[in-house]
Amino acid sequence: MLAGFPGLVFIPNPFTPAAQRQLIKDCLRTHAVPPAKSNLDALYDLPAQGLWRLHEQSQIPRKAKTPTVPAPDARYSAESTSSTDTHHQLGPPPPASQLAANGGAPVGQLVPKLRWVTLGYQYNWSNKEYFLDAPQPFPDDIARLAQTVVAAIHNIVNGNSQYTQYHTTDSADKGYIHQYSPELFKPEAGVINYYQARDSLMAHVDRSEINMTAPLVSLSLGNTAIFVIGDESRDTEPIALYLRSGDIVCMCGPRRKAFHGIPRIIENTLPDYLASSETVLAEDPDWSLFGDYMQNARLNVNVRQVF
Ligand SMILES: O=C(O)CCC(=O)C(=O)O
Ligand SMILES: [Fe+2]
Repeated sequence: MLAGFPGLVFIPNPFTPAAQRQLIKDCLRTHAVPPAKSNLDALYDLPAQGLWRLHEQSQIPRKAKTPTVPAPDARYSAESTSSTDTHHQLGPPPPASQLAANGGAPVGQLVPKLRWVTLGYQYNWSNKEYFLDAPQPFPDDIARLAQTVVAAIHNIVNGNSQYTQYHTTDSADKGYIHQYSPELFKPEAGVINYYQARDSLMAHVDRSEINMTAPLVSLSLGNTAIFVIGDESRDTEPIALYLRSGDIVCMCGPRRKAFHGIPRIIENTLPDYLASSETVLAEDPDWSLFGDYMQNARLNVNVRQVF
């Protein structure tokens, strides 16, 4: 737990490179699939198999060293240009109008536009409420991971030293012991955030969950992010942390209601073991397209209990 920030637990990357690659594959190929909602739903009619599988299929000619010809079904017409999500700040503006004028978007151009996918209880970004009636199943792998993390941090203590400068307005939080019983933790809603280098996420508090005492577990993959987190008040000066690939942050107790955000994803910070290099491909022949995508990307898996 970070001294002076009761409830902020930082776990430096505990994963092997192969485990990180598997998580990234799952986030792109398995979890970003309807009926899970994504930011692209407002603009495009996405295929049942998900964008990534279509991207893989549309790349087969390229691998055979013939000119790139997008598969006939690899094009999408823009349905609407409206989006209610003001939370995420995309680097370049969405090119929906150009793509529509072209008669559709080649799938390879859409993949970097994927910004979020929701898991379990689906989230309505316009009114910041969950759709409580029709949850999707929560993926087992991510659920198990979050549960393991919550079990591992049970009883963790915030050191109460006279030298620590506390970022809390409540003296009761000093020496905070995190005690959310792991058996009570239920991963019910998740967001996978897909960032491109230089993207940001505005400062916010995740307060849509009915249960605000369960810890929130957040996993970083790919390029490094700058993460800032303060207190319940916007006036408290935040601290900034680098979140590198594999790092886990838990926001527990008083920190669950803290303002936090991502001012920047730092370009060219992808670890070598996630690049599309000969060394990695020798170990993981399936990695080529994932490595190309990750060159400029960061994924964040954000797991919450709703009730
Ligand atoms: O990308 C991150 O590390 C944070 C994401 C986040 O705060 C959120 O999805 O609510
Ligand atoms: Fe958040």
